[in-house]
Amino acid sequence: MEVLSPPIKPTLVLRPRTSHSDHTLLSLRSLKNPKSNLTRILRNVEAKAHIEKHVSTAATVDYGDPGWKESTRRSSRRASAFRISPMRLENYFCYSFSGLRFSLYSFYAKYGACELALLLTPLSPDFADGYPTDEEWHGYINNNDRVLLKVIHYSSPKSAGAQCIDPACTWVEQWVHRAGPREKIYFKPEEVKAAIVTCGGLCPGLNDVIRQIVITLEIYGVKQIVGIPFGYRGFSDSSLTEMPLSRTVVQNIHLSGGSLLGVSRGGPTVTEIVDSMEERGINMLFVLGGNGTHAGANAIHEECRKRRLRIAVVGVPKTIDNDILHMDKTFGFDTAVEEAQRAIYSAYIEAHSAYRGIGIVKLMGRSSGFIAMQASLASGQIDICLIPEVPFNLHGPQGVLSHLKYLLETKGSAVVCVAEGAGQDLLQKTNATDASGNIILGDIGAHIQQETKKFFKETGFPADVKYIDPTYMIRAGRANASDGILCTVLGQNASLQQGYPGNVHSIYPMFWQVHGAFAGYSGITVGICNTHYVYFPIPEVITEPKVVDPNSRMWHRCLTSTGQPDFI
Ligand SMILES: Nc1ncnc2c1ncn2[C@@H]1O[C@H](COP(=O)(O)OP(=O)(O)O)[C@@H](O)[C@H]1O
Ligand SMILES: O=P(O)(O)OC[C@H]1O[C@](O)(COP(=O)(O)O)[C@@H](O)[C@@H]1O
Ligand SMILES: [Mg+2]
Repeated sequence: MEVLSPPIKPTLVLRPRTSHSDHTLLSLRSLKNPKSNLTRILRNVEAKAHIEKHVSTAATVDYGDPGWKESTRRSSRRASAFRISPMRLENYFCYSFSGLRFSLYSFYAKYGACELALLLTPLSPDFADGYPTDEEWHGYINNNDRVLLKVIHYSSPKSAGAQCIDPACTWVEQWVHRAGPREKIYFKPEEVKAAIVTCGGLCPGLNDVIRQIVITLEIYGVKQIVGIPFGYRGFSDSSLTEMPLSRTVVQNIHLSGGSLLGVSRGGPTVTEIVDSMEERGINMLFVLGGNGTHAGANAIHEECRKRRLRIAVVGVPKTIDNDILHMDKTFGFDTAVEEAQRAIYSAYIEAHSAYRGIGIVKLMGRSSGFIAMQASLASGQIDICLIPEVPFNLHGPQGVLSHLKYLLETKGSAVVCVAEGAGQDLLQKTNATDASGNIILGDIGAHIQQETKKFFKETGFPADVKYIDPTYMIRAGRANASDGILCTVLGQNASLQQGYPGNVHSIYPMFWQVHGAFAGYSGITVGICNTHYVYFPIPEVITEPKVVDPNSRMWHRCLTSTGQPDFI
């Protein structure tokens, strides 16, 4: 398989704001003191002063494109100092300034993912004595490593769960960037002020991710790390002060559920948040939250770009509902499924021990029934699983209640698992929303309980109905081992460095690499895709909630396990 094939659907591929090892656009050969000169260049570039446009070679080029090389060579006396980016460049400008030559390019601007970037990487021949390549260590991710987004080639649209773009189910390769440590870093760690914020509802594992981000940042050498209290609200509420974070502070926080920093819904506008970040001097923001939080994170990233701020905004998807697109799962989901087993088991014991007992368990899942489906499958004790994606009737010959009667007659007891977002069409609409604008759902579990009691009373067929709502108990717990690992890896990848701490330290003081990982990316989020860790551009994962496909094998497996009919 061709690993580096260009994506057919380019919007699905992350574009770094700057690039690193393969982009060499400045010869530092003539610099006596590269560090101070670089600082000066940066300052001047930012001020846009004295920049004389020297060459403008507009071309869309690929690595090794001879045309690009040729035009660059013609226009630059020091063309040999340049290597060509393997990425497509939208525009290429070469400037001369104060006798030094450096380059600016704006690429992928049309996708909104990048901005003008100053790329300064010493060429290896110039640093033959100490170029930071550790031949013995192959722990860096090559910037062009990709992971396949979809791995099944469906041969017919009728295959279970098929997602085809045309009747022939043409194979479309879609690639996403592999997450992990890059050889060169973008920020000088001592100039970083990193902030972490947790938004939305609670989710097992939040503390694990906070902890790992802090630890990884410290490994980089970052000294200023703060937590923003109570979600985005912490940026605007003057009574809330930021919390200094260090390894000592976070060492054991993963042993508790919840969030060390607190969470909230609603809060300030994006403008207010970015104003506050500027005031506080934050140049790296780690945002832990679900689809709403990520919409906010992307808006913050866009606002930073608009203001030309060198601020990296990196998301870590948090939702026990597991409703974020393209990811195998989000952290907290496994724990939720596992914790749900206890509630289902209790419901089963209650129902099974009662004369004509019915146990009803409500689980979380605003728009997606993943927790209910997986928990039902895992338990093997569920007779009826109801999810938002599959409509059902309660009443009538095909309805849930008739099936419950049948189950009591044949088995003597029954257990129902219902996702909170299921059957909302059966409830009275209020149009009420929470502070974030999410619709407040009716309690479908309580509704089914009442209707079941009424139904059996009216039919003169007594039934003992017990309703269990463990939702907040599940959400407030600490992460299980599997989620603990996921959180740790996501936290490391969000910080864009992992493993091998000595390496960063050995690179940084000697070479002060300015770009690359360590927030060369912004407006991204990290996730697990086909068992590999990857970076996604935020907009790609929040266009809609991920939902259970009623044609998928997993839902069919669930139906096989419960033995339930259609309720329509
Ligand atoms: N479209 C949006 N743009 C900007 N901020 C948003 C948007 N949607 C939600 N937010 C903010 O994100 C935070 C969390 O959103 P919420 O929907 O409550 O949780 P979650 O991120 O878990 O979905 C809230 O502070 C909310 O104000
Ligand atoms: O009571 P709250 O805080 O509004 O939380 C309820 C919601 O939290 C969730 O568990 C997760 O939602 P978020 O991902 O938006 O935080 C939903 O399933 C549920 O509807
Ligand atoms: Mg949400």
